[in-house]
Amino acid sequence: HKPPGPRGWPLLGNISDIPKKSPWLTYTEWGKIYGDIIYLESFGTPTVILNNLEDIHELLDKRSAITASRPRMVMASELMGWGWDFAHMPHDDYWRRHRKVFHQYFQQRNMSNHFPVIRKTTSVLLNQLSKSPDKFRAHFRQFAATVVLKLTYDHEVLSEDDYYVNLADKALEGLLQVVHVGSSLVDIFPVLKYIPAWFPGATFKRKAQVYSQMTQKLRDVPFERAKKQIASGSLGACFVSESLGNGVDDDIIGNAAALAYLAGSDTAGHTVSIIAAFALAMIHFPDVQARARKEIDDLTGGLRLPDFDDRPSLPYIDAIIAELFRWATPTPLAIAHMSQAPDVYKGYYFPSGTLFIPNVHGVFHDESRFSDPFRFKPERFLNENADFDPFNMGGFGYGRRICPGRYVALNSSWLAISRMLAVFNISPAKDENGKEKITPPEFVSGLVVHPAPFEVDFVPRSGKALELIQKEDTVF
Ligand code: HEM
Repeated sequence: HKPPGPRGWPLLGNISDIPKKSPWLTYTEWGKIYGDIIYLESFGTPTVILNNLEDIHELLDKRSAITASRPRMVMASELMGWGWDFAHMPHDDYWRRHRKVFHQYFQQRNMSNHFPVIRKTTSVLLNQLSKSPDKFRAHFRQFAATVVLKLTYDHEVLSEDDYYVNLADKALEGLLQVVHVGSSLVDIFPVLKYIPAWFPGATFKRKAQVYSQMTQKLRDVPFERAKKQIASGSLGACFVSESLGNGVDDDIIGNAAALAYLAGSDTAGHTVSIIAAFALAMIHFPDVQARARKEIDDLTGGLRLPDFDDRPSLPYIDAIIAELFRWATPTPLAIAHMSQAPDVYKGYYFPSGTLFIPNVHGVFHDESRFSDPFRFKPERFLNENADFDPFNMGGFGYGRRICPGRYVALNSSWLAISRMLAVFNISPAKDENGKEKITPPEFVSGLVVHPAPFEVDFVPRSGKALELIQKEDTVF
């Protein structure tokens, strides 16, 4: 039989019960009524919300061989040109070939090769923050974009107004409108995709045509340019140059590169969200900031910047990063998984094609696991036995689909965060009367959850700090 859940409507199922805004909060509330495993139906698709970590581990990690697929998205993948995006491909051999070539370059074992890019990009970030702290969010965006674009295509983002960065944001604008499965009629009735664009009422097709040109450009322009640069001998070491010519189809390399590119963008990328949440946490929890800075100063004497080798000596910084993922989860529902075979679990029957939605936000705010869950408390990750590692709990998703960009994300966030702490006092911005401008932390959701707009000031801590900001690496 099916798990319990809210009663739905014929055909529509429960689609009208699912709020567009912060649905994870509703899922947590439903958990109190229906239990940890909740059944819904959206347009005939059996959908299961998982509120409990043990069930998520069992179904999405241990049984990943049958739960690692994705739902068909007619509007996005088939009409708007996102078919190359392997994050949304079904679990099959074509997806596997993308994932393999991506993983080879971005895996943990290769990270030290990528450190110079992360160091140089962090150096640019510190400089920009010292000059125009009010534009911190733009600087964070440039930071995240540069790390991935440099690693992927050897493309350096020189200003906020970068062609590649803008292109990604424009193409994603379209995706944002259709990302909720079922927000387009054609996802419910796939045959509608064969309606010609001129047909009355077929505005979705005209919209799709406009956006699909952008989506295709996003996929092709940087890749074709990198290939030309290889031919002229001017492309430095990067994912594209290292992956081409090793027997993998060019197309697959181009697709995988474009997905890395997307992951570095503001709209679809999570790194910006984590670093922005860091700045937000620092102004709201000054004790945490002081403790973190002391840990760094005790190690460096304030005479140098922390570096990757220092990481094992700075456990509190790692605890801050873990707490950021928990407190400000950029992906509160990860990405939904779909099953490819029928299964039985705890007496429930899940037909093939069941959509599984893990409530990561719910798990991270479960009071029985995390005391005072809405408070930012990195200490919770220092006590052995106390809590779990958020990265094993779903901060980066599950099973065969777990985020293959997580090492880049974690290492780049780590360096940026520890170096910002080393050289800046991070404080609330002040108004003209010197009064602090500070509002309660708030988050907004799009493709990714971000902190809502807020203001913050970055002030170099000392003359020595300013020297460190100015002197660091200037070349990649
Ligand atoms: C804070 C940063 C990041 C977070 C929180 C994050 C989170 C996630 C999550 C939750 C998923 C879905 C996993 C699942 O389906 O169970 C995912 C997939 C993915 N991520 Fe990330 N990610 C981050 C950064 C990055 C970066 C920097 C890259 C690229 C360099 C990247 C590349 C990917 C790719 C390619 C997939 C699709 C994997 C697949 O479907 O096989 N991510 N990420």
